[in-house]
Amino acid sequence: MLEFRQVHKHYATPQGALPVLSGVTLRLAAGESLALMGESGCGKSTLLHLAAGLDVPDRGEVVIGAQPLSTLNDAGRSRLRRNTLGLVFQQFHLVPSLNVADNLRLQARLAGREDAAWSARLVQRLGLAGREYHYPEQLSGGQQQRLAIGRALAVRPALLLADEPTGNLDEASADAVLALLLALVAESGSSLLLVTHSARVAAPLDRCLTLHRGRLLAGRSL
Ligand SMILES: Nc1ncnc2c1ncn2[C@@H]1O[C@H](COP(=O)(O)OP(=O)(O)OP(=O)(O)O)[C@@H](O)[C@H]1O
Repeated sequence: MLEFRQVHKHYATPQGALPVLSGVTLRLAAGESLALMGESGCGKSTLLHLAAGLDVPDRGEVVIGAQPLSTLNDAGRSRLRRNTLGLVFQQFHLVPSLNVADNLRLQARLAGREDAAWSARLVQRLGLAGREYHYPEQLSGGQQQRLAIGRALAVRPALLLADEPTGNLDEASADAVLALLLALVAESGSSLLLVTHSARVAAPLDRCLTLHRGRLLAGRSL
């Protein structure tokens, strides 16, 4: 579902080139879940942005499904993101002027892929039934993140990319939100790439890799 082939990425800084990814190779199968760990600043978000086609590698190839991203222009990458990917971040990125129901529909509408039955099921599963006409500011942090997860899964994306999705929540809310995320990912048949600092968050996923000095190592520890 997702493949990185010898991906290299650096940033230009006033102090010179900062290498971040130095030949990253990765395969994520359909329906598989993978945790990506590593110390702060090692390049986890950079890798996730490349997977989402929000940035492009210096060298190497990122492939989603059977589509090498280098063959797409900006518009093509946006289309692929809308139709194939769900994105969840630590900041919920909900639209404050839209109510729960409209936030939930947003991505599916943009993709032209609304599924009323799945949306209704999502509202129930997210524990937001009866809250459809509330606005994000009227929800707790955990409820807002559940809504952000629901919005990302409304199109049943082939691949969900999550960057510290429980990083802003207390431990009890984080556990509940993670359990819900994993259950919904399984229900929608999506693959999952999840960035986390927390071994506790990584534990229930199928596999874990650690990014260290620009390369991926198997397992949770260095
Ligand atoms: N646009 C940029 N320009 C220059 N340097 C950048 C840029 N974006 C990120 N970096 C640097 O690249 C390195 C990797 O950043 P990245 O955000 O991918 O790390 P991370 O592992 O996600 O960190 P954290 O766990 O703290 O969120 C860091 O040293 C960061 O300072």
